[in-house]
Amino acid sequence: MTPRTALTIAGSDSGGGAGIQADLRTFFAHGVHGLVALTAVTVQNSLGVQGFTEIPADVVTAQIKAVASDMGVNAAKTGMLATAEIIRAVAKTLDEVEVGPFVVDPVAASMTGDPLLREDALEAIRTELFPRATLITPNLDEVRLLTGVQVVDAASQRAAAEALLEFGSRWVLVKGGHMQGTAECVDLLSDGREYLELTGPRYETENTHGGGDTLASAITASLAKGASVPDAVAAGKKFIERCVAEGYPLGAGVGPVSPFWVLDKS
Ligand SMILES: Nc1ncnc2c1ncn2[C@@H]1O[C@H](COP(=O)(O)OP(=O)(O)OP(=O)(O)O)[C@@H](O)[C@H]1O
Ligand SMILES: Cc1ncc(CO)c(N)n1
Repeated sequence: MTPRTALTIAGSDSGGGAGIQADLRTFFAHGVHGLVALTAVTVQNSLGVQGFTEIPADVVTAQIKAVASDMGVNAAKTGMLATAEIIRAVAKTLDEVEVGPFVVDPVAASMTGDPLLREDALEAIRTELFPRATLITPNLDEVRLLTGVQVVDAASQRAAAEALLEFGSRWVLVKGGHMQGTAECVDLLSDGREYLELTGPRYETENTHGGGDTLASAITASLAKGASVPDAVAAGKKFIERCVAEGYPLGAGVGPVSPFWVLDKS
């Protein structure tokens, strides 16, 4: 039987743990056929991002149109978008093709702090993509860059969600992975009416490379299969928890989270 499809509009990680590689292995783990519009090629390993080259914006557009017109897209997500020009091209293209629920992970930097977005581009994500998004999934650093809100506790996490919803997405997930000194990892999901706290254990591990991408693509895969946003996010949180717990060392720096545990079932 033909599986559901999910499109990732994102960059390549030569180290294989984040970017489109994380998205494709997560889609596979969910039994969803992954489609790709590549935005950039990064030179990257466990120690950081040494550099990147972006794909011309018209080639990004052409990739989206090629798969959407022929294969159909049941849900889509964005990761690294690299430049304001690519962001504007993606926004325009999404007005012309049908991609189903649309998840925007506003990737600004790698976890090692290396930029993955040219300087003027965050503003374009906020104005061009957030109003078109079903769900946005910023981490706490991205929340600060986007809103100025410094999340340190539950009250400021809620204030950040409210500020982010002003930019026009249907739902926001404020991820709490970077919250300091908490025994649990709490992600807050809201559409402005409901505020749902997703709470799980915080694992002691160095190997969290690709965690944000893996969570956003797990959510996108569930949306592609027809789940509601709260159900897709709850399932995504369970999925990423297990992937963080089973993250493995690879290279001298930060190793990747792992979706390989799904193979234990077979
Ligand atoms: N140590 C941990 N233990 C359990 N869950 C975690 C841990 N770190 C992050 N998570 C979870 O992983 C998901 C990604 O969260 P995080 O806030 O780290 O995103 P991110 O910064 O975008 O990820 P990345 O590490 O790829 O930059 C969230 O659901 C978060 O709660
Ligand atoms: C290509 C790429 N996309 C996203 C991230 C963020 O995890 C990364 N490190 N690399």
